[in-house]
Amino acid sequence: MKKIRVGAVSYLNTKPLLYGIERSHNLPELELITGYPAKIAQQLIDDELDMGLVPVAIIPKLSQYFIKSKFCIGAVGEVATVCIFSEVPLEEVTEVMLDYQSRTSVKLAQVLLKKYWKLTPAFVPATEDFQTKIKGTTAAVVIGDRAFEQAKQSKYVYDLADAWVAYTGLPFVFAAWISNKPLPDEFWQRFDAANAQGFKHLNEIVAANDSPFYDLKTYYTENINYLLDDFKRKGLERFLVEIEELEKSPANL
Ligand SMILES: C=C(O[C@@H]1C=C(C(=O)O)C=C[C@H]1O)C(=O)O
Repeated sequence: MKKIRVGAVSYLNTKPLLYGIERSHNLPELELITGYPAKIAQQLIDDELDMGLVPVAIIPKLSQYFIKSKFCIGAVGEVATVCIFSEVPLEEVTEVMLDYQSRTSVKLAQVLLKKYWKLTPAFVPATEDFQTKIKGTTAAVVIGDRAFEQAKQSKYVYDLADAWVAYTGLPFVFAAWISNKPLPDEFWQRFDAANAQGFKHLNEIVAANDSPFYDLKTYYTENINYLLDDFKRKGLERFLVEIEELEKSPANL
């Protein structure tokens, strides 16, 4: 049987989606590979994966793409784990470090700083350990589980999903199940049925995962919004337009 190589983000926010996929007896051809978002994204671009829960910002880098699942990593308000963290108010920030694990949120931060906050800090690609460098007027975009702890340490926290909703009136999609080749409809159906399983076991998932800095039940039910409905697709289309515009007049990178 030909394997379908599926990549997924290794953060806590994907646990509800992966619960059923990891336990399913109905997806024998699926091979699951996990990693941080930028890594999974590159593997999909390089055709080392057939499908993945990848940052939507890489869509322009794919020669063809298909989004047939109704699940995603989205938000309709505060997401909690995608923020700009700073020691000073945003207006005083001179430099923003961009999380190396991210592809979507680092673009979202650039869109919002320019168009919503109308600020022009310099952007610096970050490498590992960049969180220790959030000091003075140097801020950072931090995503994923590491953002929970950072929120306890930083004086100023700007939630980027919340700002996107304020800017556009639309929800936001960080990552979606995207394939780089057509896959059978009946595979997507079995795949979505497996994705749905975890939502019947949220208490079990919360109990099985350590999260000392944030209540995971709140995270799974109030912050992350997993349904890729038409309204979210609208938010996604708008974001793709925004990043295309950004490419035309690049920020201060
Ligand atoms: C909400 C989040 O969304 C993530 C943000 C991503 C990005 O910025 O590229 C990619 C995948 C998502 O898992 C998060 O991880 O905190």
